[in-house]
Amino acid sequence: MFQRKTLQRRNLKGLNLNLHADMSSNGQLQEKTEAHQEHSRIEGHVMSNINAIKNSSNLFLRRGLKKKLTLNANADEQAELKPSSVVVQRPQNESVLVMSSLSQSPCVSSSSSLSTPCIIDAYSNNFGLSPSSTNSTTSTIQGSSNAATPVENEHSISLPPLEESLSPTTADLKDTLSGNSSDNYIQLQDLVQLGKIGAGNSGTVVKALHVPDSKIVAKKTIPVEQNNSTIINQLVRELSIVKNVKPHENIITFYGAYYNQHINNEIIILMEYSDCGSLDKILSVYKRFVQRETISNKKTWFNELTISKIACGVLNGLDHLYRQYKIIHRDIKPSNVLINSKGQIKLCDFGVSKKLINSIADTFVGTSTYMSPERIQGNVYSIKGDVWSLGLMIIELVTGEFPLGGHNDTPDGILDLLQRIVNEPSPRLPKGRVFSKELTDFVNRCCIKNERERSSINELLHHDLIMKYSSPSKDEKFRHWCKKIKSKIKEDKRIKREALDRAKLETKANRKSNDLNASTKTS
Ligand SMILES: Nc1ncnc2c1ncn2[C@@H]1O[C@H](COP(=O)(O)OP(=O)(O)OP(=O)(O)O)[C@@H](O)[C@H]1O
Repeated sequence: MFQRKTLQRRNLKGLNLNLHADMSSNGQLQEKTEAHQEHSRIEGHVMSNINAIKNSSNLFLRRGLKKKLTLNANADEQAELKPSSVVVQRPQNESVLVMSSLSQSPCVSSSSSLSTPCIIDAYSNNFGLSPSSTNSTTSTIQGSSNAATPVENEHSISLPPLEESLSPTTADLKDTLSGNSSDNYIQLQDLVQLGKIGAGNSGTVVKALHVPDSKIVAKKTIPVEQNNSTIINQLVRELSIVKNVKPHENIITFYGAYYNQHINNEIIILMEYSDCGSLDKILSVYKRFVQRETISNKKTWFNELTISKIACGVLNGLDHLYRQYKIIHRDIKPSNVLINSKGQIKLCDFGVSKKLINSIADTFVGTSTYMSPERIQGNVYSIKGDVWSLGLMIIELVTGEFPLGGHNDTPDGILDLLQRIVNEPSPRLPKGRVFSKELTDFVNRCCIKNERERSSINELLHHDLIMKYSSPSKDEKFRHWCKKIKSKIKEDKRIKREALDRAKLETKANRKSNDLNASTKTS
């Protein structure tokens, strides 16, 4: 029996959401949304079910937010959700082909030609997702346990024609998803895992050595539900687009994707390794140094030159993806921007639907909140949504706090957060600290709520903030910064390891003295 509690949130202009919280007998809080969106542009469009809000909201693990929110997406509820429970409108983007996540979706791509420009629709709705797939996975993350052992007997997945459905039994046919050229082709059995890099909502990333050419690669493992051919099929389709993205200075190079249902039931994606890691990682290392009081919190690592270079790299990467492949990233955030010690900024995690990943990872706490107001409202979204996210990311880097939830002002759940993005004034750099007029103006132009007034990628690439630091000597300075960051990351690792060793020794010593006391007492 469920005990139902209806939470009326603030009446959200443009969102108008009612939250129902179901309290199961075992105490687990499940929140079910019935959302009604009234917006002039989407009026009359009945597009989605409960998963749409889940996916459109891009709900991710965000460590700071404590409340575990599990949207209830079981079969009964799916049946119960009527078209009037509309949340998000699929954008009608006439000039681009939308690569839908599901074959039943209204926006299925009609062509399998990989040269056809297509948008990988990271937020397509969830029509057709079977209840089992939406409920899939209690996301046990696998992949890093076999450190230092080569992975054996895994096969690449075959890429089916788009019209054809890929059943898991045919999924382990030999390969076409293997990178851009034959030199990129990496056999999994030639990899030796070196250690875990990080874990996200969808899976785990480890560092691995490709023995034949001594190359370090990043290996991402995404567990998938057994026999879920829909999900696997879709991932294959999306990865087939990603694999065609040619190497670019600001894009992480894709080396291949693999799947073997008989062994681990996981999809493995191999990509270029970035030795300074992602911006969120660098920010956490910085915060740890501040905590240890070895550096002052008044002196951010992300100075104006660094921000200019990061912004320039992100904008160039976005521009390339869109111009060449009509891919909109849709998930610009610190963990998807990587840096290497050569001073290169690289975008990762584009092209595979977050919707799909969320359906795999099913539970989430907190939110990814870099989503633009027009996306939340279900309006037509464009590449300018990524510009908004870039603005938020810059504020977070220079202040160390997420702009819509830091400073002890954590949103009261996802809906509160969404309404803040839609209804509250645009995020700004905080007053009371001195930021240059170029940086301030750049952020302000990214964070304009009306998408039409927001600056375009091209305008921002010519902004004073970018031009100010575009000389070769500034590039050199940035390379120097990256090298310094790399050494700081190493130092942080060493400090953490030493602290761990000390703690282990202390525990051992305590145990010994306890044993000694016990034996003295008994004797
Ligand atoms: N190619 C790479 N080189 C170096 N580090 C990487 C690479 N790819 C990912 N990482 C690191 O691994 C971490 C986990 O990445 P992953 O893509 O699984 O999740 P995420 O981006 O943090 O979160 P989410 O799954 O919610 O998008 C990242 O935060 C990043 O620090």
